[in-house]
Amino acid sequence: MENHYVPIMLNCSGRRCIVIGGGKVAERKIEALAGSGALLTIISPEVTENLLHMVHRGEAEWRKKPYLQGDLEGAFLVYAATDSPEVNEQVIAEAQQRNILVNRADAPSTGDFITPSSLRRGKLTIAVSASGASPGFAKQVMEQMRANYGEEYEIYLDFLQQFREVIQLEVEDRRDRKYLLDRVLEMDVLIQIREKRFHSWSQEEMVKWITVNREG
Ligand SMILES: C[C@@]1(CC(=O)O)C2=NC(=C\c3[nH]c(c(CCC(=O)O)c3CC(=O)O)Cc3[nH]c(c(CC(=O)O)c3CCC(=O)O)/C=C3\N/C(=C\2)[C@@H](CCC(=O)O)[C@]3(C)CC(=O)O)/[C@H]1CCC(=O)O
Ligand SMILES: NC(=O)c1ccc[n+]([C@@H]2O[C@H](COP(=O)([O-])OP(=O)(O)OC[C@H]3O[C@@H](n4cnc5c(N)ncnc54)[C@H](O)[C@@H]3O)[C@@H](O)[C@H]2O)c1
Repeated sequence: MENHYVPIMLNCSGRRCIVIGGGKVAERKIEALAGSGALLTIISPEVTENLLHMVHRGEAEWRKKPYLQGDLEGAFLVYAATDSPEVNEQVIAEAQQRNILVNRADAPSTGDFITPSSLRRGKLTIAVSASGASPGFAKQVMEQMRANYGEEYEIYLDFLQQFREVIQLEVEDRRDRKYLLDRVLEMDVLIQIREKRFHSWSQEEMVKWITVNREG
């Protein structure tokens, strides 16, 4: 059987992520990192207009120069996204020598990871990968996700998180906890949010709900 890629969710907060290249592909990689708390560096003689806006807003640092060996020092994650296979090859070699995880845009299987299509709704992240077989198809699947998972999920996930925290605080027994958490997922909160009749719950309301549903 062919080896498969392993999905993980990376904590990039406070970690240096470097993108080599400043074209359309580099822009997609940077956009996926934006908002993660990563310290972003772009190394490229030129960047797209959107990347330039991000640099002006202070969201990324731009080193206006071609890649040179040594540029990856201190990086947590690296993307080789230039239009030069030779340069991308050098980036891969330095990253591997330094044990830094690296993505290669033009010859993906020689890198350590590939980038899935992704969608965020607050704390909900949906990522779709076709293992490089067809990036266009991954994007197509994501369009279906986009249509099915609207903005309401941001509020919903916040509600679920708050409720779960209260249950963890109030309920000792693991089986009781699991029972209550399953009941929370059966509530019609999503519908209420969609119909704009959802009101956020206070801790007292949640504790009261726990008491009632525990007995039932
Ligand atoms: C998901 C997405 C995220 C992102 O880019 O960050 C992404 N590609 C997207 C779009 C897209 N890319 C390409 C087309 C044109 C149609 C086509 O060629 O199919 C379209 C469609 C379009 O633009 O509409 C061309 C292309 N892509 C790769 C190669 C090189 C090769 O295959 O060897 C070539 C040929 C270059 C050439 O012609 O030389 C390689 C990769 N592209 C990946 C990711 C990784 C695997 C994803 C997975 O399956 O998990 C992987 C393996 C490596 C990586 O980049 O990490 C993003 C959608 C974002 C969204 O959802 O909107
Ligand atoms: N992974 C994907 O989704 C995907 C999609 C399309 C293309 N590709 C591949 O990715 C490559 C890049 O695509 P693109 O559309 O962003 O190209 P592009 O031409 O828009 O951008 C290339 C960028 O690389 C920079 N660059 C060139 N030499 C450099 C150097 N020595 N050091 C640092 N930066 C340098 C350029 O300034 C430019 O910003 C393509 O050649 C193609 O092989 C990958």
